[in-house]
Amino acid sequence: MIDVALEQVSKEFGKVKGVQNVDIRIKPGEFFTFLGPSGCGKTTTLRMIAGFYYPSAGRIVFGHEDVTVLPPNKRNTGMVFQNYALFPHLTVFENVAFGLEVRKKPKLEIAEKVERALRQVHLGDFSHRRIDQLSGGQQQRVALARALVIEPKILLLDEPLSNLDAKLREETRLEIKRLQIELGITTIYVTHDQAEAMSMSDRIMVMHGGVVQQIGTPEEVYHRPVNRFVASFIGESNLWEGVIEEIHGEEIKIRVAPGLVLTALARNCSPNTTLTVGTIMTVSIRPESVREALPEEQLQANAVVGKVLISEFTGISVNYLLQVQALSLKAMFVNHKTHVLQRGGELSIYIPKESVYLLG
Ligand SMILES: Nc1ncnc2c1ncn2[C@@H]1O[C@H](COP(=O)(O)OP(=O)(O)OP(=O)(O)O)[C@@H](O)[C@H]1O
Repeated sequence: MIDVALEQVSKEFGKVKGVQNVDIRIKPGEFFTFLGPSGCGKTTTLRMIAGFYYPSAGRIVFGHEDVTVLPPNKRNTGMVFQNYALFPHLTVFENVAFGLEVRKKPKLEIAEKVERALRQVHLGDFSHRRIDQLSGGQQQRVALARALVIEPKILLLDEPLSNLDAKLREETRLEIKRLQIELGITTIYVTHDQAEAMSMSDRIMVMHGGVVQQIGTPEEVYHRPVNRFVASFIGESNLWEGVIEEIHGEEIKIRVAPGLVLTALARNCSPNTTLTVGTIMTVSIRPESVREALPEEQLQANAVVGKVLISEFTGISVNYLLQVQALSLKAMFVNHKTHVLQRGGELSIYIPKESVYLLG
């Protein structure tokens, strides 16, 4: 197991700043994900780790070895691409064996290693099939076997699931995670899909416009986003503007509409934020933290009446888009027992003050 460090790494393409000052230390055996929308610089960062691009500035270090300008074939990384990049007319065996043949390994060793890699991805019986006779999910597993067969120190995956349908994507992400834990291999994963990132990663680096926004565990980036971008990109969030009206010790009163003042707790705010009366903040409320108010809760802080604009029953939950005064509020109720309200219905809700998060 090996660690990977990026020290103040930047990449410019002419005038375009692809990636700026990425500074991370990925731990040995860690599953680390680069997450962000299209164009945020995640693929560029991965390509610099693989050696397909060299940084314009900064250093890349694997263990104790500076690999910043080492060619890809000298880095001992295995890579899986979005489009798999397999040879369609060759068999599964030939595709997986390719990297070992290039390295001029003996035939017997190649056969053994290919068989093992195919067993690892549960394709032991498919070695003689041609790639164009496989399903998308099976092709994806061949690509994974081909990356693993060279016994890389680091596994790099660039949107490996984006060509699969939703159900297969979910199954395959569990498969990749299982294999990664089994092999204990340091893994760097690129995706724009926050659910994928949340479910698979030990830590996530959220990127936007070539700049790292936050690095943290799934829980940290979800519950303690550092800014509005992270709060809106990870999971769903209601984001309201508000102005701080009062501060009483730990309790903050923030006005979000002419007739609505919410209570929040000072500890639930983004880092390096100064809370002062008169400051405009963004208030973030997760839909699942909204509660139906019991009769005795209807007069307490953060209790409001919402009018149903849209209701949606998903089986697991009932989701409402509510109108609260002039604001709209997404609310999600899991294990909902009572009947689902339709458009125009009124619902007493309350937002626990612990669930009101302030972004500076
Ligand atoms: N070879 C290149 N030449 C010029 N500009 C590039 C090149 N590769 C990437 N860029 C630019 O660098 C920025 C980051 O691109 P990158 O491909 O890393 O983003 P990404 O987050 O991986 O996006 P996607 O999910 O669409 O692949 C973008 O503005 C992109 O246009």
